[in-house]
Amino acid sequence: MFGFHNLSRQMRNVLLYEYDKGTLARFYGGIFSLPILQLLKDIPGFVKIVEVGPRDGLQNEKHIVPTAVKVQLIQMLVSSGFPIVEPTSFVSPKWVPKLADTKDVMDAIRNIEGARFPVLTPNLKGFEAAIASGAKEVVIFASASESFSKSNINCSIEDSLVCYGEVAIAARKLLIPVHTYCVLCFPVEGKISPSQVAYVAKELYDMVAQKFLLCHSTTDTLAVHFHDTYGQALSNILASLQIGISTVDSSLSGLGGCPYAKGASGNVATEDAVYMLNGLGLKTHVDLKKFMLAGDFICKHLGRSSGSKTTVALSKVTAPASKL
Ligand SMILES: CC(C)(COP(=O)([O-])OP(=O)([O-])OC[C@H]1O[C@@H](n2cnc3c(N)ncnc32)[C@H](O)[C@@H]1OP(=O)([O-])[O-])[C@@H](O)C(=O)NCCC(=O)NCCSC(=O)C[C@@](C)(O)CC(=O)[O-]
Repeated sequence: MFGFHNLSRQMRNVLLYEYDKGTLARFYGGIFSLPILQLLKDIPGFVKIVEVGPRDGLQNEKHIVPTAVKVQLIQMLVSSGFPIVEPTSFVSPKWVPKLADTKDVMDAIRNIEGARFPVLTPNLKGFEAAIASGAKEVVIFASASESFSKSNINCSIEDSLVCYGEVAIAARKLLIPVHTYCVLCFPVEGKISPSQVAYVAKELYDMVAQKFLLCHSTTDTLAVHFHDTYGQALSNILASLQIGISTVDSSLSGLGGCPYAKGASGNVATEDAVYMLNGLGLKTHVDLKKFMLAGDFICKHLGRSSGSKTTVALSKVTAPASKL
C-alpha cells in the first residue's frame, strides 16, 4: 500500500495496474469508520472514466464479435458520454485473434467525434501500423512481473523497456501522445515488491514524460485499472479516489479479462463504477441509462449475461431515469 501511495505522488503519468490483490481495500478498510466527510474530502469532483470494453473486454470473450458490432458499440459508448474509449490493439492476431480486425475497426471509427481512441502497441511494428491506421494516441503496456511480461508479450521486462523506448522515440517524432500501463501483479507470480513496481513505473515515466514533454499535458494523470477477481474493485477505486486519482478504467458489463493472466476476471463493470460515483455525487458525464443500452447490446451479441450488479438490480426495478 505504501508503495502504491508513494507512486501516486511521484509518477503522475503512469497507469498502474493491479490484479485485484485487495491491498488498497484492506488498508482503507479501517478508515470506513471515520466520518463520511473525512472519507470524501480529497476525492476529485470529476472522474474521467476510460471505457476499455471494446479492447480489454472483447479480447478475452468467448466469441469473436463482428467488426460492425464493435463499431456500433464504440459509437454507443461515445454517445453515452465517455471521453476516452480503447477501441482495439495493434498486437499479433495470432496472439489475440479476437482483435484481428484492428485495421477495419480503426477505419470505421475514423469519423466518430467526441472521444479519444488510444490503441495498444506492443512494439514498433504495432506502433507503425497504428499510425498508418490513423491512431492519434497509443498505449504501451509493460509489467512489473517477469512472468507476466513473458506470457503477455513474449519478452523479459528489460527487453520490453528497450522495445517501448523505441516506440516512445518514434511517437515523439510524430508528436503522438503515449500512455503507459504498468501491470502491478500477476496471479501466478503473486506479490511483486513495491520497489520492482517503482523501478518499472519510473522507467516508463522517464520514457514518455521526461523525454516526451511536448505531449506531457495528455499524460499527466495517474489512473487505475482494476479487475474484480476478488470482488475488491469498487473498494480499490474508492480508495484510489481518496488519494486524489481521478481517472478510472472500467469495462462495460464487466467484460473481459486478460488472455495471458489465467484466473483474472473481467474488469470492474463500468455500470457499477458509474453508479457508485453518482452515489458519491461525483460527475462523470456518463449517461448511465443510455450507457446501459450499450451493455445490453453487447451482452446479447456475446450471448452472456451482464457482469454488472447495477444492471441486474436496475433491471428488476422501474425507477425513473432521473433517479439512476
Ligand atoms: C508482442 C507480440 C507481438 C510478440 O510476439 P512474438 O511472437 O514474440 O513476436 P515476433 O516478433 O516473433 O513475431 C511473431 C509474429 O507476430 C507478428 N507481429 C509482431 N508484432 C506485431 C504487431 N504489433 N502486430 C501484428 N503482428 C505482429 C510478426 O510479424 C510475426 O508474424 P509472422 O511472421 O509469424 O506472420 C505478441 O506477444 C503479442 O501480440 N502479444 C499480445 C499481447 C496482448 O495484447 N495482451 C493483452 C493486452 S495486455 C492486457 O490486457 C493487460 C492490461 C494492459 O489490460 C492491464 C490489465 O488488464 O491489468
